[in-house]
Amino acid sequence: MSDAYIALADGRVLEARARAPGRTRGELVFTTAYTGYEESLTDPSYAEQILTFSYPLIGNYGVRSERFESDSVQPRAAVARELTDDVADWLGEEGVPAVDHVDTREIVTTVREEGAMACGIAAGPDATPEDAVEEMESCVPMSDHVDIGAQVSVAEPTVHEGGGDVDVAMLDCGAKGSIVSSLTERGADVHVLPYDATPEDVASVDPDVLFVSNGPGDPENFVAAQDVVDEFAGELPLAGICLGQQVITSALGGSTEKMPFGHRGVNQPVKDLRTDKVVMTTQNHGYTVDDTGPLEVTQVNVNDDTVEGLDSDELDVITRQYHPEANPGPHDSLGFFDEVIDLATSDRRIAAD
Ligand SMILES: NC(=O)CC[C@H](N)C(=O)O
Repeated sequence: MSDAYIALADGRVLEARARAPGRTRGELVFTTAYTGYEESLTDPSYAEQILTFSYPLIGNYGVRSERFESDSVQPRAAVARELTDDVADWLGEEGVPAVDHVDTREIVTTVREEGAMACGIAAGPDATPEDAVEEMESCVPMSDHVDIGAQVSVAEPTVHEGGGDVDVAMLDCGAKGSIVSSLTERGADVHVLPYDATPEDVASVDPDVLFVSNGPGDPENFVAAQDVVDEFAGELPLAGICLGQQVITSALGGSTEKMPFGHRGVNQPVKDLRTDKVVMTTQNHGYTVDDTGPLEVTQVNVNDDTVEGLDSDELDVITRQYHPEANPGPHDSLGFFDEVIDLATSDRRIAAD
């Protein structure tokens, strides 16, 4: 007999096995990543989502906090074909519902065909299908989480020292830890500022570059970050990853749109239009840039031609939609962080004019 239920917005209720008990709701998405479950489960960009792993066995190399991208589990629930005890125990300790013994192929094909959708989960000895449906019905669209930044950002500014060669002001919209460490490893001091920092907060750290981090939800809800970008555009070099690319583009006059089911995985092919070279990238996004404003498209997704990289020589901007920090994932694009450091220190830097 089942002790867990997954209710989908299209009316279906799937039976499952409870691995960590609880009731919850969120936007149902899937990742095709076959490694990196610790990194994915601690990636703040998954806030308010229910994460389905299409790879059938999750947890086969244990759980180690060194691999965490933040201090807590970020999706509202985890769904897999089979979760090991290590992962199930961890999620249980964190109070995050987890279910397995599900046909995840059905979930993936449903989300691919019908799009990311509202989902409710009820797991544990007393769980009923009606509980799951009730959860699903109280799920709000992602774009209605207008203050999602507050759930994932630092409350106070913090500094991560990397040698002081460069000062990076990072708007923390839900930053992964390895984005910060990729910069400190290259000699930067990273001043992590709350997602709603003011232009004065940014100016007070006297940065060489303004960096907008990854983060959950709809980039149009990160109004304060867009205002800061608008304020410093043309005065400071700008860099961003994922939500950072989206926020910077919107602030400069472009726009974003929601994709049907997004890109989540560790083998998304990206082509650099300047070199014709294709690299494998890690991705986790449900929105994409549709109007690039003043920015030039330098990289595109080989599968669907969506924008993966934007630059502007004139405004000193460099952004990526994918995750060059590669935690998890292939290291093909780590050079992005060298480019950010170069941008911050180069002679053509606008602030040095
Ligand atoms: N990883 C991210 O920064 C995700 C960005 C944004 N929340 C999206 O889903 O598109």
